[in-house]
Amino acid sequence: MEEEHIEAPSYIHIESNDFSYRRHKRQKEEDIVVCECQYDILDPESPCGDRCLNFLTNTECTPGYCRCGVYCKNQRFQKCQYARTRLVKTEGRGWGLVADENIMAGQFVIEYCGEVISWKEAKRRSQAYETQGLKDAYIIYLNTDESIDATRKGSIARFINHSCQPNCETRKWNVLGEVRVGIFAKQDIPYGTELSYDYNFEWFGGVMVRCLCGAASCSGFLGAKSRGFQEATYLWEDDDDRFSVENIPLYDSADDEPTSINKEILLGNGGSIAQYGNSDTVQNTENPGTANTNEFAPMIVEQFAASSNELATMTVEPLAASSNEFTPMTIEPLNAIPMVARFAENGSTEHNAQDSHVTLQNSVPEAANHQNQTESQNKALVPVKPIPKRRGRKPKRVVRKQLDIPDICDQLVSSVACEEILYCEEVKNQAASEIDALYDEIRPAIEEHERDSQDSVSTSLAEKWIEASCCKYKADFDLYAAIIKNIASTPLRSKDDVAPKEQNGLKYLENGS
Ligand SMILES: C[S@@+](CC[C@H](N)C(=O)[O-])C[C@H]1O[C@@H](n2cnc3c(N)ncnc32)[C@H](O)[C@@H]1O
Repeated sequence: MEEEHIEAPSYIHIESNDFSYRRHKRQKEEDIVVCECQYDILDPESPCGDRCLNFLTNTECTPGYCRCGVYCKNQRFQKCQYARTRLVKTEGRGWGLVADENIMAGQFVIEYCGEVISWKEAKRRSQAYETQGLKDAYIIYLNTDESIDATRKGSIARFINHSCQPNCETRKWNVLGEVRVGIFAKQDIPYGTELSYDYNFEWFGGVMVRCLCGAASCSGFLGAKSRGFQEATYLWEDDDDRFSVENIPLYDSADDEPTSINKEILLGNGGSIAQYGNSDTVQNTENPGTANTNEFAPMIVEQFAASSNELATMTVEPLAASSNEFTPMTIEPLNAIPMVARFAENGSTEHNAQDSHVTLQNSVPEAANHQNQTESQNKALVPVKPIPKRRGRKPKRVVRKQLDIPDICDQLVSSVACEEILYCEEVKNQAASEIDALYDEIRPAIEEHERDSQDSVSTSLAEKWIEASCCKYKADFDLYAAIIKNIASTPLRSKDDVAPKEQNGLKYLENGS
């Protein structure tokens, strides 16, 4: 980091937020909370230190109401009690702010001031700035509805750079009825150290910037966890290049030209984008030569008696979702009739770990051995775009494979068996829609919670989310259990009854040993 006397960037310096988009709130008298503190000359902690009830709830005391009067220490935003900092030119990351004194852990460093604008306006401005060629982004998140834009007007906090392993953090404080964002030291920061915080969710769909923080845990991009970033980057639709990350302009903050995306960085350490071969067979480049079995292998369900005398009988418990209609049953061994269940490709919304088909696949004995069984089986799969592994984020929406339920039912003789599977599929779809709807409702709260490490997800929402997740897991499980049970325990159509279907000239269903 070099300290140069280069012309400072131009912006309008302000020491408190600018409200042009809406009026500044006026604190009502009934909303003023008065703490219990009383100034005691012998106790330096007495005037509104860390035992002050207002301080403990991230609320500043209101002048004229606090009994400690001028001694009140809980008016740091109002009195601009900042740490000493100075501006420097960094290598590759533009301007940055360094500590111009030793800063203690927990200390208020500076307020992030700018124009208070709506979230929608933030998104609009962010895109406009990109169009204008502004590559440095200064918009940060204030709450679920509003943001602070320090692009044109701001405090010196606008120069604090991002780090994936930062020495500062943002915290929200209630000051005279308004929420304000402060930068606080997470640890002791020695004189001369560059200040940084994690931009976390601060990305509104504008320019993507490669992170140069140098931390071992670097997530590769600025704002990689943001709502805007995830919406813009993680939509994967087959055959639609608009949604391909390759087409998103990417800036290195060191240079001005957008470059094509660096796939290695996108994937983080150890990850790599799978290569498409001529046959569209997906290869796992971490272990060249092996198929990426978790994501692309067919699910193979064998009759239980196919290769083992030990599995002579098996009791399947009734499915709770449909327990009134389907009674428990004992499965008798049948002749071996290997069956490859075909996956159809379908876009679906995915939250957290809902890959129960993968779990199931891994739990089916012999399944792994069959995954590369024949080329024709591999080719029976519709090729899908690989989902790159990226650290520290969960994909919102990905293209994934689904079982082709009507196809499975086609193979079953018993109409009761089909009904059970179709019923379970319907329950599963309902559970999926419910969790999708709920996710949109809960997402702002989750983001606020994750961003500020504050407890802003309401208990009732969290409970609803947990309940919906459990329903979804259960519905997934019930569907797969119903498929296994019915394939294993009810007769399948004979080879002669089923005209072999072909796809790409290849059979995907083979009956008979
Ligand atoms: C809030 S500004 C920080 C001050 C900025 N460096 C400047 O010169 O005005 C955020 C911008 O700084 C750059 N930046 C901040 N942290 C960075 C990092 N870790 N790696 C690369 N660029 C960074 C990016 O261009 C980002 O959009």
